[in-house]
Amino acid sequence: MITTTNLKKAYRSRGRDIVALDGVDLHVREGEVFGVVGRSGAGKSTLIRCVNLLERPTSGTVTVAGQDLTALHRRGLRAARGRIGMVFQHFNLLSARTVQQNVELPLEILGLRGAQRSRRAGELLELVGLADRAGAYPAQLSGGQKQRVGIARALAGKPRVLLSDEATSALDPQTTRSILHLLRDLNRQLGLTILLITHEMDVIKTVCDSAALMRDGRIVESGTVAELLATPGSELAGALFPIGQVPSGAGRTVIDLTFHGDSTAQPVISHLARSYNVDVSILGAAIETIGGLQVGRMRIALPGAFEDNVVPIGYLREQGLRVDVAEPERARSSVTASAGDPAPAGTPGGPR
Ligand SMILES: Nc1ncnc2c1ncn2[C@@H]1O[C@H](COP(=O)(O)OP(=O)(O)OP(=O)(O)O)[C@@H](O)[C@H]1O
Repeated sequence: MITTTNLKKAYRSRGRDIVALDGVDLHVREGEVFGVVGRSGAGKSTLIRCVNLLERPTSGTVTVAGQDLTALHRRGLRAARGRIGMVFQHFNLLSARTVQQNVELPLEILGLRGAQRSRRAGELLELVGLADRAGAYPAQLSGGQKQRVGIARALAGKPRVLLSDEATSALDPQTTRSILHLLRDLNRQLGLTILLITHEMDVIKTVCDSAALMRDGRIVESGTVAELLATPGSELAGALFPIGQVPSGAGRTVIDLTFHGDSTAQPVISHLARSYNVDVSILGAAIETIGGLQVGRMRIALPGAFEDNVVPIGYLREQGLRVDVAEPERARSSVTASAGDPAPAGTPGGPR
């Protein structure tokens, strides 16, 4: 639904070029919620502004719903932009207009007449749960309500794509959750494709099907949450589901398990303990239920050396889990013990 190809953007500032985007290849599938995370200055805002050509990229292409926006000129671009909604961190509402009038503004620009415009704005306010505040002014609304108005306004042109630029960053955690649920509902009800940028991992965890990590104007990791979890050493998976440092200690085997939604954590662990008569210690877990499926990571310890635990480890693998045998001395990244992988250094014989 949204594809960028080798997208570059350089700004000229004080006689030098600042490279904000350095060849971004992004692919957002139709109907998904896609989150882009990264530190301040990574290029997230520039990316989202290039997707609807609020910023013209220096080079590269942007295709939305099959249309190459970079090839369009003024009128064509204006029409194409009408099919892309955008919500902003600071809402960007007009303070002298009521809620209803704010939502009507893009409808005016689209050429809808009085009664039709008013009816459509009413429907949009209903959709975001604000029908009863139509006559209020922005100053009389809470932050969450203002963002609902911003979302209603963004949906005025019946867009197939919604871009969200840190839409929840100015909101408290509870309001953030309610806005994220609203975005998820709209995604499902309307089949809306959503591209959002955020610096909060919780936002990704709560609503996103897929995510990308940006650094220095590039996408360094990208995929569905399940794909990221299945990627050895994925920084995003580690940040989304943090389970901390590998504790040191001899006489036990520390194992990281990754759940992709194919099996549920609790029965697997209790079955392991019962069937193999082994004391399983849970050292940490970051498991979420997303779309009714359990995904995340869990760190467990089994008594004894790796060689003593070959059979239980085999059982865990048979359950379709990703199984990494962690090395305490290499705390940051656990070592993959998937079949076919080379034996990790320092593990006699290597896990198999
Ligand atoms: N209009 C501009 N003129 C010059 N440099 C700019 C401009 N806009 C962005 N930049 C620079 O481009 C780089 C990327 O900025 P961008 O705002 O896209 O990052 P970001 O990841 O969205 O950061 P933040 O989360 O702080 O908004 C930064 O080095 C920034 O200073």
